[in-house]
Amino acid sequence: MPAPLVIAVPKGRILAEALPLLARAGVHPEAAFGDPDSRALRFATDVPHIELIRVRAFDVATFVAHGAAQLGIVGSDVLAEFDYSELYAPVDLGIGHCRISVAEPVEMAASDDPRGWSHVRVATKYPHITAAHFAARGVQAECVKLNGAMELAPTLGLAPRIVDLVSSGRTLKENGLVEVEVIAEVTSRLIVNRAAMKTRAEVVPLVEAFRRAVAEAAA
Ligand SMILES: Nc1ncnc2c1ncn2[C@@H]1O[C@H](COP(=O)(O)OP(=O)(O)OP(=O)(O)O)[C@@H](O)[C@H]1O
Ligand SMILES: O=P(O)(O)OC[C@H]1O[C@H](OP(=O)(O)OP(=O)(O)O)[C@H](O)[C@@H]1O
Repeated sequence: MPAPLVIAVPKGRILAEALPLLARAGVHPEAAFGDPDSRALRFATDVPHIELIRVRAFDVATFVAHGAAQLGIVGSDVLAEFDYSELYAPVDLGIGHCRISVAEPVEMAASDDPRGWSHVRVATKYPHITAAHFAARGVQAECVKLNGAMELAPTLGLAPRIVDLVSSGRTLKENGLVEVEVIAEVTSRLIVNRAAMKTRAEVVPLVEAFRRAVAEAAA
């Protein structure tokens, strides 16, 4: 019996949008997958050789890059932050739309000119994206790494600016912040372990099934 093909899916907000795409691609997880009381992390599907694992968004890339899972669904923000060479991202799934941006307090923005920055101190979950963005503009960035609630940093004096994901802009607004620069647009991608793509014959048909599912969803 060959080892199952493992697809890593994030347990956060992308999951709700990813499930219909998985279904269109012909993969339906067992009932426990949708049960909030279940503590299981690994789930069978109605396709005999395909299993799903439910992990944190940032860990999807790690599982797939190391070949512990062969495929995964992850935001392009996470891909850009890690830049794993072992990952191939063949399909833009068209879900999880947001952007990664620089934000600062409204009062600060009123008299601030981003073109004049030479050094910035930034609270973020994305230190590599932040450093690369500012380095490309010749600005030195000092990052304070947080795992969430970046919006608290400016008012509490941790860092005057943040780099975080923005969608509706509601989180920034409710915390007295305003977006001053967009670094990149973000969507979720299907990712594949490069070695698995070559050695597991089931991978390419599954990638094609996802490609069709995205086209159908967009039609
Ligand atoms: N407001 C948003 N709108 C749309 N997509 C988002 C938004 N926030 C995050 N995302 C996308 O969803 C992914 C997972 O974000 P989510 O907030 O579910 O994870 P998290 O709670 O930060 O992660 P963790 O599981 O580590 O706590 C992000 O990497 C991004 O691609
Ligand atoms: O512009 P908005 O529509 O308000 O969305 C932006 C918020 O969404 C994400 O957080 P999430 O809700 O996933 O919480 P977390 O980062 O604390 O997990 C992101 O980190 C922002 O805080």
